[in-house]
Amino acid sequence: MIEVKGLNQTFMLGKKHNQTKLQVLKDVSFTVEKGDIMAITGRSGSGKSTLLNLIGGFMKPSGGQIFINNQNVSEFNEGEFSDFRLQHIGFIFQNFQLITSMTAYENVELPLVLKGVPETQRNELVINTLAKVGLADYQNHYPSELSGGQQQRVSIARALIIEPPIILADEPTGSLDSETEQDVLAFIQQLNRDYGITFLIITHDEEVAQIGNKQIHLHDGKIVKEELAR
Ligand SMILES: Nc1ncnc2c1ncn2[C@@H]1O[C@H](COP(=O)(O)OP(=O)(O)OP(=O)(O)O)[C@@H](O)[C@H]1O
Repeated sequence: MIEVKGLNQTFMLGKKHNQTKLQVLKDVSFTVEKGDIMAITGRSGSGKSTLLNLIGGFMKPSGGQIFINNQNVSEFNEGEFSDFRLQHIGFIFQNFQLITSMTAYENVELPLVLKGVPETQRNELVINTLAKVGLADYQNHYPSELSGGQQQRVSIARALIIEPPIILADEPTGSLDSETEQDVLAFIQQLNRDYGITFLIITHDEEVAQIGNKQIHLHDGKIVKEELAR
């Protein structure tokens, strides 16, 4: 489902006349099958977010290729990737990235608006998706009126609403207390089981990584360990 082949990422640092090159990913290759939960672990600065940003199409790789559903997405231009994301990829972030001036309902509705789904069809989808994450009674709450765990559920609903085959999650429980973390992890596993959604989860937390059936460990931009965790 996702095939990463010989991925390299280099950043140029400093001013034009005095630039240094920083290689953040070095020949990274791995495969994610449909229905996998893949945990990507590694210390701060090891290249985890860069890898997820490349797979999510937020930047172009310096070298190598990424195939999603047999399409070479590394060749997509920005517009093509935006369309592709709206069909195939949901995102969950550590700090939720909800729009503070929008209610839970409006945040979850947003991907449908971007996709051009008519208003008459949006209402039922939003209500059903909020119910799926256990927030049917919270649709009119603004993010500031919700707990961290509830905000993460809104962001999961926003990811789910397009029914994506893939969800990319960057430290999804990083801002949550341990009890809420367990709830969110159980929910991710449930979504994986019930809907076959493939997850790529970045974490520096070994406990979070344990929900993965696959794990890769990055060190200085290289895969140093690949494991089947269960
Ligand atoms: N746009 C950029 N320009 C220059 N350097 C960058 C850029 N993005 C990331 N880096 C550098 O790449 C390296 C890897 O960063 P990255 O965010 O991928 O690591 P990470 O493993 O996700 O770390 P953390 O766990 O702290 O989020 C770091 O040294 C960082 O400074």
